[in-house]
Amino acid sequence: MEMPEVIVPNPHLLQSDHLLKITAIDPKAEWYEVGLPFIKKAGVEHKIDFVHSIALPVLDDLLLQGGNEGSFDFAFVDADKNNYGNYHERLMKLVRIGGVIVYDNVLWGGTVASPDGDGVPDHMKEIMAMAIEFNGRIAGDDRVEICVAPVGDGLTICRRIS
Ligand SMILES: C[S@@+](CC[C@H](N)C(=O)[O-])C[C@H]1O[C@@H](n2cnc3c(N)ncnc32)[C@H](O)[C@@H]1O
Repeated sequence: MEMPEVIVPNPHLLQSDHLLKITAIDPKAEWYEVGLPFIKKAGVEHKIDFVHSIALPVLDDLLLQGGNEGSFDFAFVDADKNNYGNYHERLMKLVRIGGVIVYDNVLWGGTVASPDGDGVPDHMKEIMAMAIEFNGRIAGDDRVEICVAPVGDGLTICRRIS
C-alpha cells in the first residue's frame, strides 16, 4: 500500500514474485500517470491497484469490507500531514503484525526542533505543530517500534509489534 501515488524507481522489485500487489491512493491521477509508462514498460501494471481518491475513506472501506485486516506488509504515507494520526490508526489494523509503515516529512524541514517557532516561517507552523504532535504520539505507542531516519525531510520507520 502506498499513499499517495506510487512512482516505481526499481522495476525489479515489482517484478519479484514476492510482491503481489500495491494499492496506491491519490486524489490526483496525474501523478500516478507520470510513473505509468515506466510501470507498463516493466510489465507490472497488473500488480498496482490505483485508487483515485483521498486516502482516509479508502482505508475505512478496506476495513469495512472485511478480510483486509493484517493483509498488508508495508505502507508508505506521504499525503496530507493533518491526517497522519488517523492513517496510523487505520494502518495499525490493515498492516500485519511484523509489517512496516513509513511516514515521510516527520522533521518538517527541521522545524520540529524549534517547537517555540523561533525562526520558523509562518506557512510552516501549522504542519510543524501537527508533526510534533504525531511524533510524540507514535513515540509513545507501544504497538510499534520506531526509528526516525534523518534522510530527506525525515522518515519514521515503524514496525507493528502487537
Ligand atoms: C509530497 S507528494 C507525494 C510524493 C511521492 N510520495 C513521491 O515521493 O514521489 C503528496 C501527494 O499527496 C497527495 N494527496 C494530497 N492529499 C491527499 C489525501 N487526502 N489522500 C491521499 N493523497 C493525498 C497529493 O495529490 C500528492 O500527490
